[in-house]
Amino acid sequence: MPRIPQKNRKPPKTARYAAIETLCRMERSRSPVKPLLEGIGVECRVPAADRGLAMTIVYGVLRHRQYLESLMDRLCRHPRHKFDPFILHSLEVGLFQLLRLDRIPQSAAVNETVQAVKAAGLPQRLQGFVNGILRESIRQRPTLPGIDTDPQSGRPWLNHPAWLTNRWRQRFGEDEMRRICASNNEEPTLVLKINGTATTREQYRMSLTSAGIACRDGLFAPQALALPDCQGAIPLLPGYAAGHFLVQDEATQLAPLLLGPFRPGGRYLDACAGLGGKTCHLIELEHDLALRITAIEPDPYRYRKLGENLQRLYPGTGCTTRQCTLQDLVAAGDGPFDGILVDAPCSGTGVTGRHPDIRWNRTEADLLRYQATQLELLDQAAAMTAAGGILVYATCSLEPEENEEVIRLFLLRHDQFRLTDPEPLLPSAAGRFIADRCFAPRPDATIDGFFAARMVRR
Ligand SMILES: C[S@@+](CC[C@H](N)C(=O)[O-])C[C@H]1O[C@@H](n2cnc3c(N)ncnc32)[C@H](O)[C@@H]1O
Repeated sequence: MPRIPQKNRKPPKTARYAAIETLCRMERSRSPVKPLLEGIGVECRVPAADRGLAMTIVYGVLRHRQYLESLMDRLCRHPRHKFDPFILHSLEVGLFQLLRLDRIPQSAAVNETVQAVKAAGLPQRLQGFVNGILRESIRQRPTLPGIDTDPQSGRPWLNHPAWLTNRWRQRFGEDEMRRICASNNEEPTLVLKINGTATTREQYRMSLTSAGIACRDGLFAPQALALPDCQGAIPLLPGYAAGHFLVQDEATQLAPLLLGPFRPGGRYLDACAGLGGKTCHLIELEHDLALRITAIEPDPYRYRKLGENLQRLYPGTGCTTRQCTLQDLVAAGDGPFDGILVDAPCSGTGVTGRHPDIRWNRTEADLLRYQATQLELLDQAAAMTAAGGILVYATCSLEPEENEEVIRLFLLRHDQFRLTDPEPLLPSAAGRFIADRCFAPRPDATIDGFFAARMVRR
């Protein structure tokens, strides 16, 4: 619950309050920040423009956390771990604005942050403390370390937890680990998948150009457009309401291709449909091949968003959606399917650039917990795969426990399946991401980290 200090007092409708409260709730619940911020935005009736600023601040803090902590250690006499969480996150929010968001005047950054502390009902002494530290950072700014370099190592800040950087260092080496962290700490490029039933990539590119929005064709996926400078709200892009595009990284756009070659009239299942990114790809094929598509998703929030996306992009489609688990579908006796995509729940360590909350919300112990769920989902999907059918397993993780190891364990207990080379099904530019017959790009400025394996049932 948000802090509501005095009776009948409503929390303020400000971006800073929403940002600080989001960081507090994330720390308590280890939940993704996007729905948390949406919820706080509604609770506190924060205007839409301020929600955008709150998100910029929250993501910025999460991408620069170790740098901001080092500043706190320098500027405060008290140990950081003893701070009230609201004060700790107020300082992160204040310092991030002062040192990174040039468009916000210093006085506004300080005053608005202190106002949020006041509105949270914290005593005047703590309001004065936050005010003092932020003003001190302004005074000391010329001598403070820059945001880009850790003075101890003389290299860029990693801004990732040690358990993650240690395992990446061991697997990929120091330089590659640092490259991944640096890439994750940059603002990611917005990538769209163009809806081929509503427009073409060329037509949509022209609409963007006419609206003065720079874009370039994707490098790997045939329907991808990248908008490198776009920071604005997605619904304000041309053709949003008419369903001309879906936001989707290039790696995820390629995953459904692995279900090919598609059998005309065949039955296909998106077994973990989420918001429907990959279901959309199958629906586009449906127009030519009369596929029969089922998409399932148990989570109520995601299931609602799946429905909204399908309605916006493909109104009147014949796709069957069900709010249920894969286990429910198996128990109901549905199947067999000619192709099943298991885009499994995972740690998400390949997309912690796009979703910086992930790096702080996960622990190493989570990896084996995810592995158990992933194997269980694959076991269920195996039972529903038709003879000669395709089973595609995908995650947005970089960790072998959730990727290669899951495939190895699955194939050990299902000898009727074999792993096949994805290369013939992918555009040639994506061939460089194939290793050991799996599609596994590591994150950089052009693509998110991802893993996909294609198996065929004999
Ligand atoms: C990685 S996300 C899928 C993303 C989605 N394919 C997309 O492109 O937007 C994994 C999804 O699996 C769902 N899930 C979790 N347990 C499940 C189960 N037992 N059966 C089916 N789906 C499940 C989660 O709710 C989550 O939405």
